[in-house]
Amino acid sequence: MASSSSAAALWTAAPHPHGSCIRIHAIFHQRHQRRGRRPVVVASSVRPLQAASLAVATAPVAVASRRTAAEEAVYEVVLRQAALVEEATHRRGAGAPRWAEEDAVDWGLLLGDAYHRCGEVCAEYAKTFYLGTQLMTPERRKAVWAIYVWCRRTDELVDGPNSSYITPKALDRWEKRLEDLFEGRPYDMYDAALSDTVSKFPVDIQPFKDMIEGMRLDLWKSRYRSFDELYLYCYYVAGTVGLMTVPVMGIAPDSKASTESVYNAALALGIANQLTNILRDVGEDSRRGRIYLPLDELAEAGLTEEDIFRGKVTDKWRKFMKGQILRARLFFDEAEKGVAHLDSASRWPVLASLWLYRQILDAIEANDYNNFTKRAYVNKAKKLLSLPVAYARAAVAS
Ligand SMILES: CC(C)=CCC/C(C)=C/CC/C(C)=C/CC/C(C)=C/[C@@H]1[C@@H](COP(=O)(O)OP(=O)(O)O)[C@]1(C)CC/C=C(\C)CC/C=C(\C)CCC=C(C)C
Ligand SMILES: [Mn+2]
Repeated sequence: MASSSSAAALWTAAPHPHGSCIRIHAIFHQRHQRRGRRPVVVASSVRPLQAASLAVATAPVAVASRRTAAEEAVYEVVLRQAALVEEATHRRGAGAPRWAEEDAVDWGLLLGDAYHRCGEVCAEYAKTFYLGTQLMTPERRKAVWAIYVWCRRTDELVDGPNSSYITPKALDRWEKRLEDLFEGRPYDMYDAALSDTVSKFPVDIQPFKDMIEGMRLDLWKSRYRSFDELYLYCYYVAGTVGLMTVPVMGIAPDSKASTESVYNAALALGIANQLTNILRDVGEDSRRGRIYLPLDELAEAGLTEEDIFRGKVTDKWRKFMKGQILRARLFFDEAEKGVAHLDSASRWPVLASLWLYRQILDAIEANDYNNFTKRAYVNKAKKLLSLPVAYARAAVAS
């Protein structure tokens, strides 16, 4: 949502080599209310609770039913990515190139520069992610940087300095470029790095296409009628990141968890992060005419769009926010269970980023739910403390 002034650099600094990114649904399971029932099983057939606010406000809701259309659509992608990873692991080896060596472009030294620049961009825009990649193997680290840069550039299309010029056609062109790079025909050096990454790791193109789809939504959609609609949006712009990065970060060889369950946890982390982003930015978004909150849940809480634009913290608002925060925390909890199944070097950065983001929810509470005019943030001391604590926890999990 926010844009960055140095973003233009992502578009201009790159020399052109040719000369010129279920249902976890967290099973959104009211475990605090359904004591004595089976623990959460990721990807079961139980329907996620679409309105966690209900969990706060009302009696237990029976949630066992079929997946919604949004959940089905997302679940398909999870299954597809999990299958790709399993196939790569069992048949070809996770490090084998996707297409025949002779078809691949020989980027030679350029590729080294391309990855290096991706690292610089990641370091500049996302210091914590960057720091987190330092323990990974060089191959994995470079690959996460390349994915990061592609995601950042995609977001900058609709949120950056040139966003007013972005049309659905421009996003179609960006998607064509994505297809090209997946087929070994990168357009610029950042694309070349990602092209190399997807040739080495079993990364499916669908989450990348879906992130572009999320950006398409941002071009015309500024209201979400239900959590189901919002869930799909969060999957598009953030859940996808989990599906893109786990094939690179790797699942622990001794993990007994199913590939699919680890992917569901990764998806949960993206959703949790985006729900947190949304709750933090309610005021900022409303000033841009946007409301990324489920309108039906707002109405159930006795709140209207006008209440959001007015931006007054009332008891109704506090109650509504408590429900939204609870839901985001459930997604974080779901994600946290998956961390232990990642390759050991990847656990620390993921846990650290999870804790840092989750603390934003604590900050919203500390601000007495005033997310209209106060920006919730995690102070530097807390940030710094999270890193060694996450490191110690991740080490214990190995
Ligand atoms: C098993 C398990 C738990 C695995 C973990 C899997 C994993 C690493 C998941 C990553 C989840 C994650 C970091 C999601 C990103 C969510 C996010 C911040 C999305 C942002 C979307 C739109 O935001 P908006 O415009 O509303 O807000 P801004 O004001 O613009 O911030 C994004 C901006 C989309 C673009 C996403 C990125 C640029 C971040 C991509 C990050 C990576 C590829 C690095 C992940 C690596 C590590 C080490 C955690
Ligand atoms: Mn953005």
